[in-house]
Amino acid sequence: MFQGSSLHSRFVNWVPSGEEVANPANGVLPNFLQQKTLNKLLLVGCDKSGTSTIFNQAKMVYNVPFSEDERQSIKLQIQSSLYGYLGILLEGRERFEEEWLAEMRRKRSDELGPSSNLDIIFPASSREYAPLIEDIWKDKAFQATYDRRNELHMLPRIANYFLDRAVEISSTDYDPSDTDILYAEGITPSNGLASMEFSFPKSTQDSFMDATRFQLIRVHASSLGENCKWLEMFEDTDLVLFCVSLTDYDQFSDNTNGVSSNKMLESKKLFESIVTHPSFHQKNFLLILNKFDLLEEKIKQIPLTRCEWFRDFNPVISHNQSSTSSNYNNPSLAQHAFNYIAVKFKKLFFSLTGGRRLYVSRVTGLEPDCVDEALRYTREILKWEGEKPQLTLHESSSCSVNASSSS
Ligand SMILES: Nc1nc2c(ncn2[C@@H]2O[C@H](COP(=O)(O)OP(=O)(O)OP(=O)(O)O)[C@@H](O)[C@H]2O)c(=O)[nH]1
Ligand SMILES: [Mg+2]
Repeated sequence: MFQGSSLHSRFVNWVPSGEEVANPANGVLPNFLQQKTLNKLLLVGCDKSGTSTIFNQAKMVYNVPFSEDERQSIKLQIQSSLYGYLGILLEGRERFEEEWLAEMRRKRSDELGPSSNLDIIFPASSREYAPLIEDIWKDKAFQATYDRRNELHMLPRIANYFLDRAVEISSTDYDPSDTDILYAEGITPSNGLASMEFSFPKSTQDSFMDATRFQLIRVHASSLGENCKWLEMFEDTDLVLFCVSLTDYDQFSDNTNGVSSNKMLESKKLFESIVTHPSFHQKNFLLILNKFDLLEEKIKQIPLTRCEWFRDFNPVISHNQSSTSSNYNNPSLAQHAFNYIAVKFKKLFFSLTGGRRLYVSRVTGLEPDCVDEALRYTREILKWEGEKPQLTLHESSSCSVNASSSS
């Protein structure tokens, strides 16, 4: 497709040759600026990999405002997640203290209905639930459950952040802050597709490429259909940003057949489907290994070898190293794990594509600088790929991991 021909031609005229030298005096743009249209970045990953967080973070970093509709749907999503967390707590309380619920049912039979089923408690997120939630919240037994919430494994980690402000968030006047938006789970319009345009703010080192517009399209893996057949709609993508949550190695999800499978292996499978998809043949990929902050915590508790793909992870860690500090010469366990996972994907990509290079970026989606760096890296990649013949001159980046550096 565009590879080799059209993509190349987009960047090949960086240094104008004689016939295309512009004359700024008569208002004609140099060819290499005129030619440059929109760089299309496709952001995709398995559920909960963080695509939504990265997408929204990018909006904030590049000052792309949220529309009123977006804000409204984010608000409703946050509220319905909150009710979900409360439902888990109510069920937990039921487990912890059977009688409490019976009493609560008697007292509030009209609101609570016959079970703690959420849809019955909170039939629509548009109603004013703050008073009810305040009541639930004040209850001693509920508070006792809340104190034991770490025992409720269904409750996602992020729930605390929202539950602490349950009454405020359930109010109709609630207006989500930027942090709320980043922390929220599952802010996805029903079709799973979101798109934004941005350009990088000018900085002194930046070249002409700054004039370039980028389009970031986030698509949900689930909306790509069986065998990712709808990927062909994104056939004009310039670079695929494939997002993986680094904490998925010990997570399991039930697929459509009710079979439980490791989420890292699910990500690997999706990656393979996209890389080998006929419309994506020859596309460039940037692997975003997200949630590095959480990996740093998790890997101290749960070995990476929990995932069968990572069975041979066996890093040499120096003994006199504190678990928190690390530097370039003395990488932490999490950094070892990141490198190892990056190389696993690089080798996979290499073998699937007949020897092509996978770019990799280490990201914590909650940190604006991280997302900015990853997206600036996409600009570099497009430039290198466009200038392919001279590639080796430019090829260096703190983000990149060499496939030969470890195994
Ligand atoms: N600590 C931490 N949490 C993250 C990071 N990235 C995402 N999250 C959280 O992980 C959860 C899932 O992220 P989402 O962005 O919703 O992931 P997604 O499922 O790919 O996106 P949607 O399905 O569109 O919502 C949210 O609660 C985020 O706040 C990260 O780098 N660090
Ligand atoms: Mg989500």
